[in-house]
Amino acid sequence: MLFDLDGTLVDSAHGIAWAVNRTLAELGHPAADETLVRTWIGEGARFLLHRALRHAGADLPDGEAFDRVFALLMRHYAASLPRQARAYPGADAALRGLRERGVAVALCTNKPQRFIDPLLEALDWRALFDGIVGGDTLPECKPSALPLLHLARALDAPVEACLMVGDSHTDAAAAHAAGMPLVLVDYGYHREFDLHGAGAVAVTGDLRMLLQMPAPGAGALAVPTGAV
Ligand SMILES: O=C(O)COP(=O)(O)O
Ligand SMILES: [Mg+2]
Repeated sequence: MLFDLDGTLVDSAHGIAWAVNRTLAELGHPAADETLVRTWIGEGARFLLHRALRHAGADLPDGEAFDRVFALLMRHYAASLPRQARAYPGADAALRGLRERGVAVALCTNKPQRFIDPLLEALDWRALFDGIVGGDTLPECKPSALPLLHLARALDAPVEACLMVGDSHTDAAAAHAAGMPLVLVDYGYHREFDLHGAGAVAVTGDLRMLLQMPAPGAGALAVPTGAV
């Protein structure tokens, strides 16, 4: 089972907004509201910076100038990780319960690779994942199918027997591109996204719903009726 991270397992927006606003302040721009920053999360850190600078009305730097500002954001992002370590209710129980049932669990996030381990350590989740792909681990990130296909292969599981669990249109697009069934949470970071029209086999407010699925091998992908 593949999990998105931000907006699905962790409510990291508070910490990410803090990092964005430290960056904007250092560049002499006013802060962006956290509710707005939430809508910029899910498409990778470069996208986040683009949106933040555009919102601030800044000239969009390119090339090396962009890389310098990006490095600044990454510095504040690293410092924000303790603030990002807020598991959603049910996430910890779902992950541990799936593992107890022998379900392979992997992380498929657009978060920069270098921040994933420290965040997992802070949540005591490092040992729970059989595979991890971040936004800059492979040549393409979600909404490309590549990270999902890569993880399915790493878990030695047929794509159609896996499940992508996410919160955003990025997760939905990647799952559809990969031909992988999709479950969406209804509490994450959405932007103009029709949750119920996104082709998910289930939309849920509590990841513990996933524990009601049959054990692997007992008919790959039965989602309990009434979950949608
Ligand atoms: O965009 C990001 O940095 C992370 O987002 P994700 O965990 O929702 O993929
Ligand atoms: Mg997400």
